[in-house]
Amino acid sequence: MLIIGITGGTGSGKTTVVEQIVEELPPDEVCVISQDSYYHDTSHLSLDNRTKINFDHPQAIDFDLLVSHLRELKKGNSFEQPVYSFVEHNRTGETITTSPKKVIIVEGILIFTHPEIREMFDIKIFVHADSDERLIRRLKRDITTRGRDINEVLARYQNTLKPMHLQFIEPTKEFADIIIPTNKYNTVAVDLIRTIIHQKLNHIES
Ligand SMILES: Nc1ncnc2c1ncn2[C@@H]1O[C@H](COP(=O)(O)OP(=O)(O)O)[C@@H](O)[C@H]1O
Ligand SMILES: Nc1ccn([C@@H]2O[C@H](COP(=O)(O)O)[C@@H](O)[C@H]2O)c(=O)n1
Repeated sequence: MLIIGITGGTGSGKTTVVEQIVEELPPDEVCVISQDSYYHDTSHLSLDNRTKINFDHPQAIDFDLLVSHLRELKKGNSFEQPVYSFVEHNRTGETITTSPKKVIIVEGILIFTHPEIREMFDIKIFVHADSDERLIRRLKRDITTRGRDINEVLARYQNTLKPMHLQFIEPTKEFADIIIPTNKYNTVAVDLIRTIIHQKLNHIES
Protein backbone atom coordinates (compact mmCIF):
# COMPACT_ATOMS: atom_id res chain seq x y z
CA MET A 1 0.00 0.00 0.00
CA LEU A 2 1.23 3.47 -0.95
CA ILE A 3 -0.24 6.43 0.96
CA ILE A 4 0.08 9.82 -0.71
CA GLY A 5 -0.73 13.11 1.05
CA ILE A 6 -1.63 16.09 -1.15
CA THR A 7 -1.97 19.51 0.46
CA GLY A 8 -1.90 23.19 -0.53
CA GLY A 9 -4.09 26.24 -0.04
CA THR A 10 -7.71 26.43 -1.00
CA GLY A 11 -8.06 26.76 -4.78
CA SER A 12 -4.48 25.67 -5.40
CA GLY A 13 -5.70 22.76 -7.51
CA LYS A 14 -5.41 19.79 -5.12
CA THR A 15 -8.62 18.14 -6.27
CA THR A 16 -7.66 18.68 -9.91
CA VAL A 17 -4.22 17.10 -9.39
CA VAL A 18 -5.83 14.16 -7.57
CA GLU A 19 -8.28 13.65 -10.46
CA GLN A 20 -5.41 13.72 -12.97
CA ILE A 21 -3.47 11.09 -10.98
CA VAL A 22 -6.52 8.89 -10.39
CA GLU A 23 -7.74 8.88 -14.02
CA GLU A 24 -4.61 7.04 -15.06
CA LEU A 25 -4.81 4.32 -12.38
CA PRO A 26 -7.15 1.29 -12.50
CA PRO A 27 -10.25 2.18 -10.38
CA ASP A 28 -9.83 -0.92 -8.21
CA GLU A 29 -6.29 0.14 -7.26
CA VAL A 30 -6.90 3.63 -5.83
CA CYS A 31 -9.08 5.36 -3.28
CA VAL A 32 -9.31 9.02 -2.29
CA ILE A 33 -9.92 10.39 1.19
CA SER A 34 -10.82 14.07 1.42
CA GLN A 35 -10.07 16.04 4.58
CA ASP A 36 -13.35 17.88 3.90
CA SER A 37 -15.20 14.69 4.93
CA TYR A 38 -13.72 15.13 8.40
CA TYR A 39 -15.09 18.53 9.39
CA HIS A 40 -16.59 18.07 12.85
CA ASP A 41 -20.24 17.13 13.07
CA THR A 42 -22.04 20.44 13.73
CA SER A 43 -25.61 19.15 13.98
CA HIS A 44 -25.96 20.78 17.42
CA LEU A 45 -25.52 24.28 15.85
CA SER A 46 -28.02 26.36 13.87
CA LEU A 47 -27.17 26.98 10.19
CA ASP A 48 -26.48 30.61 11.09
CA ASN A 49 -23.94 29.60 13.75
CA ARG A 50 -22.35 27.05 11.44
CA THR A 51 -21.56 29.79 8.92
CA LYS A 52 -19.46 31.49 11.63
CA ILE A 53 -17.09 28.52 12.04
CA ASN A 54 -13.46 29.05 11.07
CA PHE A 55 -13.15 26.16 8.60
CA ASP A 56 -9.48 26.89 7.95
CA HIS A 57 -8.27 26.23 11.50
CA PRO A 58 -6.99 22.74 12.42
CA GLN A 59 -9.53 22.60 15.28
CA ALA A 60 -12.33 22.46 12.69
CA ILE A 61 -11.15 18.99 11.64
CA ASP A 62 -11.96 15.73 13.41
CA PHE A 63 -8.37 14.48 13.10
CA ASP A 64 -9.01 11.66 15.61
CA LEU A 65 -11.55 10.15 13.21
CA LEU A 66 -9.24 10.60 10.22
CA VAL A 67 -6.34 8.95 12.09
CA SER A 68 -8.53 6.02 13.13
CA HIS A 69 -9.75 5.54 9.54
CA LEU A 70 -6.21 5.61 8.14
CA ARG A 71 -5.17 3.05 10.76
CA GLU A 72 -8.06 0.79 9.66
CA LEU A 73 -6.91 1.01 6.03
CA LYS A 74 -3.36 0.14 7.00
CA LYS A 75 -4.72 -2.93 8.82
CA GLY A 76 -6.57 -3.90 5.62
CA ASN A 77 -10.05 -2.93 6.85
CA SER A 78 -12.79 -0.84 5.21
CA PHE A 79 -14.43 2.13 6.92
CA GLU A 80 -17.34 4.54 6.39
CA GLN A 81 -16.15 7.94 5.10
CA PRO A 82 -18.63 10.71 6.03
CA VAL A 83 -20.14 12.80 3.21
CA TYR A 84 -19.92 16.59 3.76
CA SER A 85 -22.21 19.36 2.50
CA PHE A 86 -20.67 22.80 1.84
CA VAL A 87 -24.19 24.20 1.58
CA GLU A 88 -25.30 22.91 5.00
CA HIS A 89 -21.81 23.29 6.54
CA ASN A 90 -22.27 19.85 8.03
CA ARG A 91 -22.00 16.12 7.41
CA THR A 92 -25.01 14.85 5.48
CA GLY A 93 -25.43 11.69 7.57
CA GLU A 94 -24.53 9.57 4.55
CA THR A 95 -21.25 7.69 4.27
CA ILE A 96 -19.17 6.10 1.53
CA THR A 97 -17.65 2.70 2.20
CA THR A 98 -13.93 3.12 1.60
CA SER A 99 -11.82 0.00 1.17
CA PRO A 100 -8.06 -0.54 1.23
CA LYS A 101 -6.41 -0.18 -2.17
CA LYS A 102 -2.86 -0.27 -3.52
CA VAL A 103 -2.81 3.54 -3.67
CA ILE A 104 -4.49 5.71 -1.02
CA ILE A 105 -4.63 9.46 -1.69
CA VAL A 106 -5.43 11.81 1.20
CA GLU A 107 -6.03 15.44 0.21
CA GLY A 108 -6.80 18.58 2.19
CA ILE A 109 -5.56 21.99 3.28
CA LEU A 110 -4.53 21.00 6.82
CA ILE A 111 -3.38 17.38 6.59
CA PHE A 112 0.33 18.20 6.99
CA THR A 113 -0.32 20.10 10.25
CA HIS A 114 -0.95 16.80 12.05
CA PRO A 115 2.34 15.01 12.90
CA GLU A 116 0.89 11.49 13.12
CA ILE A 117 -0.94 11.80 9.80
CA ARG A 118 2.14 13.30 8.17
CA GLU A 119 4.14 10.27 9.31
CA MET A 120 1.74 7.92 7.55
CA PHE A 121 2.44 9.38 4.10
CA ASP A 122 4.93 7.66 1.78
CA ILE A 123 4.88 10.68 -0.55
CA LYS A 124 4.03 14.22 0.55
CA ILE A 125 3.00 16.70 -2.17
CA PHE A 126 2.32 20.45 -1.76
CA VAL A 127 0.32 22.07 -4.56
CA HIS A 128 1.24 25.76 -4.91
CA ALA A 129 -0.65 28.53 -6.69
CA ASP A 130 -0.27 32.24 -5.97
CA SER A 131 -2.82 33.74 -3.60
CA ASP A 132 -4.47 35.92 -6.28
CA GLU A 133 -4.96 32.85 -8.51
CA ARG A 134 -6.40 30.92 -5.58
CA LEU A 135 -8.80 33.71 -4.64
CA ILE A 136 -10.09 34.00 -8.23
CA ARG A 137 -10.61 30.23 -8.46
CA ARG A 138 -12.24 30.10 -5.03
CA LEU A 139 -14.64 32.91 -5.94
CA LYS A 140 -15.71 31.19 -9.15
CA ARG A 141 -16.02 27.76 -7.55
CA ASP A 142 -17.84 28.78 -4.37
CA ILE A 143 -20.37 30.86 -6.29
CA THR A 144 -21.05 28.18 -8.92
CA THR A 145 -20.87 25.00 -6.82
CA ARG A 146 -20.97 25.82 -3.10
CA GLY A 147 -23.97 28.15 -2.95
CA ARG A 148 -22.05 31.29 -1.87
CA ASP A 149 -22.15 34.91 -3.00
CA ILE A 150 -19.26 37.26 -3.72
CA ASN A 151 -19.50 39.12 -0.39
CA GLU A 152 -19.44 35.89 1.62
CA VAL A 153 -16.36 34.58 -0.19
CA LEU A 154 -14.46 37.86 0.05
CA ALA A 155 -15.28 38.34 3.76
CA ARG A 156 -14.23 34.77 4.51
CA TYR A 157 -11.04 35.25 2.52
CA GLN A 158 -10.05 38.37 4.47
CA ASN A 159 -11.13 37.18 7.91
CA THR A 160 -10.02 33.56 7.93
CA LEU A 161 -8.65 32.09 4.68
CA LYS A 162 -5.70 34.42 4.29
CA PRO A 163 -4.55 34.53 7.95
CA MET A 164 -5.06 30.78 8.43
CA HIS A 165 -3.21 30.04 5.20
CA LEU A 166 -0.21 32.04 6.39
CA GLN A 167 -0.31 30.60 9.92
CA PHE A 168 -1.05 26.92 9.26
CA ILE A 169 -0.88 25.89 5.61
CA GLU A 170 2.05 27.69 3.98
CA PRO A 171 4.48 26.59 6.78
CA THR A 172 3.75 22.91 6.00
CA LYS A 173 5.44 23.33 2.62
CA GLU A 174 8.68 22.44 4.38
CA PHE A 175 7.39 18.89 4.94
CA ALA A 176 6.74 18.29 1.23
CA ASP A 177 8.80 15.88 -0.87
CA ILE A 178 7.44 17.51 -4.02
CA ILE A 179 6.05 21.02 -4.62
CA ILE A 180 3.90 21.39 -7.75
CA PRO A 181 3.49 24.89 -9.20
CA THR A 182 -0.10 25.15 -10.44
CA ASN A 183 -0.59 28.73 -11.59
CA LYS A 184 -1.07 26.92 -14.89
CA TYR A 185 -2.09 23.31 -15.51
CA ASN A 186 1.07 21.34 -14.86
CA THR A 187 0.98 18.13 -16.88
CA VAL A 188 4.74 17.60 -16.59
CA ALA A 189 4.57 17.43 -12.78
CA VAL A 190 1.53 15.14 -12.87
CA ASP A 191 3.35 12.82 -15.30
CA LEU A 192 6.37 12.73 -12.98
CA ILE A 193 4.18 11.85 -10.01
CA ARG A 194 2.48 9.08 -11.98
CA THR A 195 5.92 7.67 -12.82
CA ILE A 196 7.00 7.82 -9.17
CA ILE A 197 3.81 6.03 -8.11
CA HIS A 198 4.41 3.22 -10.62
CA GLN A 199 8.05 2.89 -9.58
CA LYS A 200 7.13 2.67 -5.89
CA LEU A 201 4.34 0.17 -6.58
CA ASN A 202 6.74 -2.02 -8.60
CA HIS A 203 9.26 -1.80 -5.77
CA ILE A 204 6.64 -2.83 -3.17
CA GLU A 205 5.48 -5.77 -5.34
CA SER A 206 8.97 -7.07 -6.24
N1 LIG B 1 -3.81 24.75 -12.76
C1 LIG B 1 -5.03 25.31 -12.85
N2 LIG B 1 -5.24 26.36 -13.68
C2 LIG B 1 -6.45 26.94 -13.76
N3 LIG B 1 -7.55 26.55 -13.05
C3 LIG B 1 -7.38 25.52 -12.21
C4 LIG B 1 -6.13 24.85 -12.07
N4 LIG B 1 -6.27 23.86 -11.15
C5 LIG B 1 -7.56 23.92 -10.74
N5 LIG B 1 -8.23 24.90 -11.38
C6 LIG B 1 -9.63 25.28 -11.19
O1 LIG B 1 -9.68 26.00 -9.95
C7 LIG B 1 -10.78 25.59 -9.16
C8 LIG B 1 -10.28 25.03 -7.83
O2 LIG B 1 -9.52 23.88 -8.11
P1 LIG B 1 -9.51 22.63 -7.13
O3 LIG B 1 -8.74 21.54 -7.79
O4 LIG B 1 -10.91 22.34 -6.67
O5 LIG B 1 -8.67 23.25 -5.91
P2 LIG B 1 -8.54 22.79 -4.40
O6 LIG B 1 -9.00 21.35 -4.32
O7 LIG B 1 -7.09 22.95 -4.09
O8 LIG B 1 -9.40 23.74 -3.61
C9 LIG B 1 -11.55 24.57 -9.98
O9 LIG B 1 -12.61 25.23 -10.62
C10 LIG B 1 -10.53 24.08 -11.01
O10 LIG B 1 -11.14 23.73 -12.22
N1 LIG C 1 -18.61 24.45 5.32
C1 LIG C 1 -17.43 24.77 4.77
C2 LIG C 1 -16.31 24.00 4.99
C3 LIG C 1 -15.12 24.37 4.38
N2 LIG C 1 -15.10 25.48 3.61
C4 LIG C 1 -13.84 25.86 2.94
O1 LIG C 1 -13.32 24.79 2.19
C5 LIG C 1 -11.93 25.01 2.01
C6 LIG C 1 -11.21 23.69 1.90
O2 LIG C 1 -11.61 23.02 0.73
P1 LIG C 1 -10.77 23.15 -0.63
O3 LIG C 1 -11.44 22.18 -1.55
O4 LIG C 1 -10.87 24.56 -1.10
O5 LIG C 1 -9.37 22.77 -0.31
C7 LIG C 1 -11.46 25.80 3.22
O6 LIG C 1 -10.68 26.89 2.79
C8 LIG C 1 -12.76 26.25 3.91
O7 LIG C 1 -12.80 27.66 4.10
C9 LIG C 1 -16.22 26.23 3.40
O8 LIG C 1 -16.18 27.24 2.67
N3 LIG C 1 -17.37 25.86 3.99
